[in-house]
Order: sequence, then structure tokens, then C-alpha cells
Amino acid sequence: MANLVKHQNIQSKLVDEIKGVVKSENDDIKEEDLQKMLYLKAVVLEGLRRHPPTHFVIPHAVTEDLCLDGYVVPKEATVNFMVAEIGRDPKLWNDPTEFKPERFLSSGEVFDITGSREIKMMPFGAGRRICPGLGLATLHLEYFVANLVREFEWTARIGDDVDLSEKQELSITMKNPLWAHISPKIS
Ligand code: HEM
Repeated sequence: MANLVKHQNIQSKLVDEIKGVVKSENDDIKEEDLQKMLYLKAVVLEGLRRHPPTHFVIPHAVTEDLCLDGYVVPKEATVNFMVAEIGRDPKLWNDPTEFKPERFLSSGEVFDITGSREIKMMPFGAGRRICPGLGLATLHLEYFVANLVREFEWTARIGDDVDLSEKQELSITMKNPLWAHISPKIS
């Protein structure tokens, strides 16, 4: 939501997409409507890429010594993955620090967040210990974001530059919590 406050053009584009799919203002957004909202999916993916809620996965270990790309990983050593750094790797992403949902639309197919084809980001982990809540979490993220921008206009407090700095708590949170003007849309 902070990025949608910061980037009003992205918020407007999202609202236009929602209006295009759910024509009547009296109709609720349904699960099948979300599947038609590709820009919404791109916004949620970009949020997870740029600001993954955890910067590491649950610690893993290997059951026997192995050599990976010239590095020895000893049996039972703790292995982890730098989730946030992978999603911001300039070798994998153009302008990695920018919030650009369009990057997920160019390939013409829905981005594979499970990492089964290639791993360019892994906010839910990857492989057989991948987050089992992935489907539930993305559905709710899409549902919440769609309804929040459909019902309200989100703008920054006057003179306030939205600060996206992060802080490590149980999960990653905003160092300076978002303050926004939220105006109901009256039709
Ligand atoms: C945006 C929301 C969420 C994110 C970013 C997230 C992320 C993660 C990550 C990174 C892991 C570690 C994967 C690994 O160790 O390789 C994980 C594990 C797990 N998550 Fe999630 N998660 C989210 C929501 C949920 C929800 C909604 C549920 C349950 C309804 C859930 C249940 C679990 C469980 C049970 C595990 C442990 C899986 C295992 O160790 O086998 N998560 N999650």
C-alpha cells in the first residue's frame, strides 16, 4: 500500500483494471474476477519481490556432505537463502530497486513464483519446503489490495515523502509506518 501511495499512477491503473473487470459498483469482487486482473497480480508480485516479509527462509540443512558449484556444504550445516537479495539482484532484474509492476507483464505469461522453472525471487521459499500458505496468502493479498483501492483513494500526507525503509521484527516491517489520507470513493 505504501508503494501505491507513493506511485499514484500505479494506483490509478489498478483502479481502472478493477473497474474494467467488475463493471457494477454494487457487485463484490469475486475470486474468479481476481484471475482476470493481471495488473493486480503484477502489483502484488512486485510488492513481494521488493519487500519480501521475511529476508530468510526457515533454516535448512543437508543430510550428507555435498559439493555445489565448487563449494562444500557439510552434513548438517545450516543452510539459508538471502531472499531479499535474490529479488534485488541486478543480474536478474532491471532497475531492481524501482517499484515497476510492468516487469511481470512483459513475458505474456503468469510469473511462476514457486521457482520450479527458474528462481528469480523466492518470498515463499522454493522446493519441497516451500510455504504451504502460498496460495492462501496471494489470494488474500490480491483480494485486500483490490478492495482497498476500489473503496478508497490513498494519498500521502501533505509534505510527507513515503519512506520505504525496512525494520527487522518478527517479520520485516516499515521502519516509519505508513501515514496516508484515505478518502472513501463516493459515487
Ligand atoms: C505473504 C505471506 C507469506 C509469506 C511471504 C510466507 C513465507 C514463508 C517462507 C519464506 C517460508 C519458509 C520456506 C522455507 O523454509 O523454504 C514459509 C514457511 C511456512 N509457511 Fe508461509 N508465508 C506466508 C503466509 C503463510 C500462510 C497464510 C500460512 C498458513 C496458512 C503459512 C504457513 C507456512 C508454514 C506451515 C510453513 C512451514 C513449511 C515447512 O517448513 O515445511 N504461510 N512461509
